[in-house]
Amino acid sequence: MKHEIRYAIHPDAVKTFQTQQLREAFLVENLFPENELRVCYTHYDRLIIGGANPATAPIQLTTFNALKADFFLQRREIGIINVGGKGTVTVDDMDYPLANKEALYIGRGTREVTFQPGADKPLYYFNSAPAHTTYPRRKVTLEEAETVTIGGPETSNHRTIRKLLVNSVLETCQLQMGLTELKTGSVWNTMPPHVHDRRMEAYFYFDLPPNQVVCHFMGEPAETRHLFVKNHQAVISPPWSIHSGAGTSSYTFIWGMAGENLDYGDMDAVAPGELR
Ligand SMILES: O=C(O)C(=O)C[C@H](O)C(=O)CO
Ligand SMILES: [Zn+2]
Repeated sequence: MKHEIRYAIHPDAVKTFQTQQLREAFLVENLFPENELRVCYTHYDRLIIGGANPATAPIQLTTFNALKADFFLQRREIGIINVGGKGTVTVDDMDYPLANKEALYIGRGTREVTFQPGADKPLYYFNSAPAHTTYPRRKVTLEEAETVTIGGPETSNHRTIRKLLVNSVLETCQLQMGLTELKTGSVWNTMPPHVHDRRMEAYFYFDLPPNQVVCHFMGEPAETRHLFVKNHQAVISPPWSIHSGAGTSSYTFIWGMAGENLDYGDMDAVAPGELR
């Protein structure tokens, strides 16, 4: 397994960043090398962003030195979403089949988690956050998600938000995860944008055709920056930052949050005219 650490950065420092510094601080690449666990440990609410691509052999969710834990989930919860073909995650000898875009929540204290390979080439994306207690493990399908469709074709932001691991669906300590699908012809996610100083967020872009990109906007609303993001890359969004994107095609992305509360709707909206 390979892990990297990303430290939290003050918004004033980000104002001085050049492109490469911005990418090194906030863009997460190479989440799916074959047969290897990849983990990015952020100091924003200590959210972990990770990926597993068990192309030919199972991959175990192993602990790493920075956690100083006997096993990965000793003090953590995790949400896993399959962004590839049909797969299976084995948890303490129980198999959980996961189809594309299905999610699995696993609570604190679970010792063994294994990402299984499959003929349909599953790809497992995950977020993990520190947890104060153990909530029951649960698989969540797209039908079980809380689903809303917002925006419209006239503003190029018509999209369906599927809230998979949120507290209207199941109990979690601080993790919230879901995915948002852009309707054909719409390119803007999270526009109008928002901030939520109580929680950080991570966006993971997928179903983006080869050679297409999403321009992800970040920064304080009056001091924005952008990152060009490819398929299967993630962006760390600090609590003070907007997180919004416009694609050169339609795409899907997973959002995951951790922080002060579990109130998905308490974001502070920013009108497009306030952005700079
Ligand atoms: O398209 C959107 O709007 C989103 O998906 C918003 C995210 O869910 C989010 O930022 C939640 O805070
Ligand atoms: Zn948000």
